[in-house]
Amino acid sequence: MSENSSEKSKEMAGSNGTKNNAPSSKTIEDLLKLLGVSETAESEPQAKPMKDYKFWKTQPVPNFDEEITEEGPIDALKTPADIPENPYPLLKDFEWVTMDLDDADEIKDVYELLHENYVEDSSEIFRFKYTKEFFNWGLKPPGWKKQWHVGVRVKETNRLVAFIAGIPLDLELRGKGIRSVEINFICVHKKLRNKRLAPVLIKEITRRVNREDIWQAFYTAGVVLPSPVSVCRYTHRPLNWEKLYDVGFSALQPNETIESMTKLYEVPTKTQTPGLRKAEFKDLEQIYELYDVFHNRYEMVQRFSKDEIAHWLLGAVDPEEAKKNQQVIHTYVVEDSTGKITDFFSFYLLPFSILKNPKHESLNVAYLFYYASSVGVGKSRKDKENQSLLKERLQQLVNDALIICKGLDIDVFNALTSQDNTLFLEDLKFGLGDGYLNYYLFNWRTSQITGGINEATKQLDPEAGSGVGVVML
Ligand SMILES: CCCCCCCCCCCCCC(=O)SCCNC(=O)CCNC(=O)[C@H](O)C(C)(C)COP(=O)(O)OP(=O)(O)OC[C@H]1O[C@@H](n2cnc3c(N)ncnc32)[C@H](O)[C@@H]1OP(=O)(O)O
Repeated sequence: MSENSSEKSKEMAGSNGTKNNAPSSKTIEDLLKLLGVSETAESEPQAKPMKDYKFWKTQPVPNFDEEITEEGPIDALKTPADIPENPYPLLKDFEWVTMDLDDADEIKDVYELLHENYVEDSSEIFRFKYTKEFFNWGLKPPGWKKQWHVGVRVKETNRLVAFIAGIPLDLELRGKGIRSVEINFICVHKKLRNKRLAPVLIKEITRRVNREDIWQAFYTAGVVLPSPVSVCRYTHRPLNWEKLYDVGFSALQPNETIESMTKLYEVPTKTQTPGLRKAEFKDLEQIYELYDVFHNRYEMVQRFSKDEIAHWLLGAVDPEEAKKNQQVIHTYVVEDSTGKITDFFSFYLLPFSILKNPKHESLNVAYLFYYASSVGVGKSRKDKENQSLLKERLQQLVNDALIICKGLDIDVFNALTSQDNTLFLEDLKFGLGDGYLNYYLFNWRTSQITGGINEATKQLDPEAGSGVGVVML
């Protein structure tokens, strides 16, 4: 992976920042750190002065140094009638299109654009390997709107050269519900970069969302924009260390061998939590309730309807369709002897294509998604006694997730420092990656939310934990 994946907008699988051939500057930095002589914290993408954000300084987002005295919208109140009916003008060779993700050819166009042009490491070796099922799941949740899947095509050739997507989101911020959209997958073809097309895409999707009487949005990015409401860090748990080494994702330190590293990351073959099994539709009601009460512990959460829980955790509202999407989203529940669901966890799979490697064509990657445990219900993150019980429980559950993933031939399991993840990351041998994820709100002012890392050192901060309960793809 790249030496410094913080240059990318969103980290793919992240990396420990080192290659497996000659020692890179990062390896040397790691060594210095091991020797305790490095004075620098991990590099984090830096902000520009506000005046240099030519586009963002015109948008309803807070300044970096703004003192937040009152939470709420930034823009003056408007109604859909105030918003233009027609799309923003584009250069004459291009046209706006609404992508029809029910149409296999259109999904293929989005797939190809993102595969060739979405987040990529600087060595151009890894690419996200999207599938029809991934888009079905990630871009068509209940209430999805076709007009929020926005494309730009070249008029003459019909080639898709840019894309941005919005999906509905009921955000809750410190107990206050905010009807929003989640914006993701902005992508401009490599040949059209730095031509200010991204701001036009953002303005067009804003227009389309505003026409539906929605005025707030939630989004994440690796780049620093005005102004993050929280910052989390990526972490990685190798499951197939040798393969990660072969493809240049992990490096071998001088005192290690392939055997010692493989052994270090070994996991048991059988899950260890009694009553653990794959989630089924009959569990829907209980998962829905458990999710809802557990998530009261975070400052920023996504509130789900029952259909949304079915979609996001079981794969789809319709059980037949869900079966197909269950290649992507995997959810497990713990059922006690009385039939009560006491816990659940989920992860989704998004593999990479590996280019230019004689041994491997793809890397199988899992991402931790939502979880909940009755251990943390009705308790605050400040309750130390309960946190230590939750720590024990989550360690066991996520360890089982690792075991299941190993059985699914997953090579690396990724998690952010959001949710209560700082309670188990270190003990379960997740390594800190070199990528950060910034969380943003559009047209909403609010004070900062902890992201599970110490602001100065960027190391895990289990004491403060994270108030971010939302997980984005
Ligand atoms: C109420 C409803 C509201 C809905 C909208 C809510 C807001 C949603 C916001 C979108 C959330 C998306 C969440 C995700 O999907 S994050 C994933 C981002 N995608 C990728 O990394 C894919 C690979 N990269 C690309 O395709 C391009 O580099 C992109 C498209 C990212 C920029 O294209 P390009 O490189 O050709 O640049 P430009 O000349 O056109 O434009 C330059 C301007 O764009 C600002 N920029 C750069 N990167 C991002 C970024 N990731 N979010 C927001 N703004 C970004 C940049 O600061 C500059 O503005 P300013 O510095 O002058 O001010």
